[in-house]
Amino acid sequence: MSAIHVTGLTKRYGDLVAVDGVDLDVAEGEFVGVVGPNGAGKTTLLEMVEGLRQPDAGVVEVLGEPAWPRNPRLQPRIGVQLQASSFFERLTAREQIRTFASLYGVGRATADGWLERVGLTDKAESRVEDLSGGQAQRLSIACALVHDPELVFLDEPTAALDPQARRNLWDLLSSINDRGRTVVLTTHYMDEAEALCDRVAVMDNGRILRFDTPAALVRGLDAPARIRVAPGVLSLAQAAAIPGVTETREDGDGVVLVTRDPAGVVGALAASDQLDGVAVQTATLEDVFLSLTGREYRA
Ligand SMILES: Nc1ncnc2c1ncn2[C@@H]1O[C@H](COP(=O)(O)OP(=O)(O)OP(=O)(O)O)[C@@H](O)[C@H]1O
Repeated sequence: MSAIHVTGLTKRYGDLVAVDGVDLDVAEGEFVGVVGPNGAGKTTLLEMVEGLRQPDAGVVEVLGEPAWPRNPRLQPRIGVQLQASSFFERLTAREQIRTFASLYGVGRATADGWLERVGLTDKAESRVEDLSGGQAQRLSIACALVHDPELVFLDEPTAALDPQARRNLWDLLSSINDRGRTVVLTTHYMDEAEALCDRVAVMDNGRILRFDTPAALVRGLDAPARIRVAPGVLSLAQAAAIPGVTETREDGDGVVLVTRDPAGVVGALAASDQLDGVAVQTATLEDVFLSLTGREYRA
């Protein structure tokens, strides 16, 4: 069974087609990322899949059930990260998560355990409105996960987190996924999508342009590798003479050799004892994003 099965999903706001005939299948246990520039339609797509927004056309099935009209059988089986503004007001962090837990018949000890897992035990007595942006975000993620849902939706879960908290959340999400839970997230960080996701959907103008593994997306780009050699090791003329090198340039950090045969070029450098400070850079998901959408990622 698919965790998510979407066909022809469409949402219009007046003349604007925010989601434009999207088909999407996510298998149970997959970790899927949705990336795309601001306004691409990611949130609108996710909200329809979550059963929070009515589609204008198309079908959404989640865990084998129709998602719209809002389906109460699905509520306990999915977890949705709410915006921090949707917290119950004036509760402490501990009261907040215990309240969420009780809605699903989950006990206090489990709720408190989730505060610990997102590193908020020392903020348990703080009111939610007194939490920092990153702390509130971690609390909202804990609230989405407290009932151990089969399928979790997270909308830019690491946007306000410092690097350490971001890594911790990556570990947490990976561990949930390792236990068979399906995870779907939107992100503006290509390194995050590359590190976490089995498959990544690149979205723009309401459409999914590509949906594949990060490695396949990068392969599909067919971009040459860039090999950087430390300053003073190699002249531009020597670099250009190496078989397989199609382009050369020099800057303060050395000489860059562009090639579609990185193994051959590195071999040639090794043979002439010029491997000093060599770094091979292949294309990344960032390059895929740029090539597909024509835009650099700006969070
Ligand atoms: N309630 C609404 N009414 C009118 N237009 C809307 C509404 N919600 C979203 N839109 C428009 O639909 C388009 C898609 O918005 P959406 O929030 O889904 O994009 P997104 O990919 O999540 O963007 P971001 O990366 O900025 O979060 C945008 O052009 C947005 O302005």
